[in-house]
Amino acid sequence: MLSPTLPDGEDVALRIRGLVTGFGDQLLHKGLDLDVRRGEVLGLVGGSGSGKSVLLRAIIGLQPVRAGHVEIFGQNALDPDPVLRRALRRQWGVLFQDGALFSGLTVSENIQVPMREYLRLPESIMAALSTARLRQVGLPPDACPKYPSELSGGMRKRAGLARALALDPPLLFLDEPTAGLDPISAAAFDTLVRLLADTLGLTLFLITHDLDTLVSICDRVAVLGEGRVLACGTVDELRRFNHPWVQQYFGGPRGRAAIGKQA
Ligand SMILES: Nc1ncnc2c1ncn2[C@@H]1O[C@H](COP(=O)(O)OP(=O)(O)OP(=O)(O)O)[C@@H](O)[C@H]1O
Repeated sequence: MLSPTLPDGEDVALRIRGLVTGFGDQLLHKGLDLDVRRGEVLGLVGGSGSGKSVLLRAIIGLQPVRAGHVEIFGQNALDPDPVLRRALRRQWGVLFQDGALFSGLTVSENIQVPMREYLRLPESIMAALSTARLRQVGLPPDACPKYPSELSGGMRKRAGLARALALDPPLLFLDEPTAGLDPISAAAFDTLVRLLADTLGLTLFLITHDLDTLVSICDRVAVLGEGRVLACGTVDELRRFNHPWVQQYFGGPRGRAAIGKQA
C-alpha cells in the first residue's frame, strides 16, 4: 500500500484529510487524503477530468469544499477569517496552466501585483525585486518592460513563475508547468524548477501529464482516481503498484520511454 498519508511526526507542508468536493449532485473528491512533506517535490497525476485542477483550486480557496480539512504549514487553509487567509496567502505561490499573466501589464508590473497586494514597499524596491525574480527564473532584465504577448510560451511560463515567487513563498503550486512547451524548453523548465526547489528549499506541488517531468524532478507522485489518491510513492514504487490505470500509465510505451531515459 503506497499510502497518501505520512506517519505522525513527519514535517508536513500540506495536509489534506477527508476532502469532499463536487458540482451539483455529482461528487468529485470523495474523502481525499494527502500529505506533502516540507521540501519535497510532489507530482499529481490522474486521468483527464479526475479532478486535479479542482483539487488545486480547493487547496488555495478558489473552489468550495463540502467537507474535510486542508492545512498549510499547520494552519487551517479553509478558515474563512480574512485576516488568517491573508496571512496564509503569503505562504504560497501559484503558476496556473497558461501562466495567467495580465495581458495589459508588463512583465515587471505582473510580478509586482502580489507585492502591491501583500507588501508595502517603495516603487524602487519593487522594481529591483521584480528584476531579481526574473533573473532567478532565467529571464534577462530587458524582459521587464515587455508585455506577455511579446514573449514566447516558455518565457511566459518563466514570467508566471517569477510572479509565483514574488512573495518569496515556501510552497509553490504549479498546474501543468510544461504543457505547450517544446521538449527542449520543457526539459529546461523542469531543470529550473528543481534547481529553485533545491536552492530555495521550496515545497512543490505540481500537476502534470508530462512523464519526463515526473521521472526527472519529482520525489514522489500521487495518483488521483475514483475521487481519492489511489497511491503515492516514487515512480519506481508506482510502476510496481497493482492498479490497472497506474500500470497502464507507468508501464505503457510513454511511461517506459520516460523511465528508460533516466536509467
Ligand atoms: N466550474 C465547474 N462546474 C462544473 N463542473 C466542473 C467545474 N470545474 C470542473 N468541473 C468538472 O470537474 C471534473 C474535474 O475537472 P478538473 O479540471 O479538475 O480535471 P483535471 O483532472 O484537472 O483534468 P485535465 O487533466 O483534463 O486538466 C471535470 O469533469 C470537470 O468537467
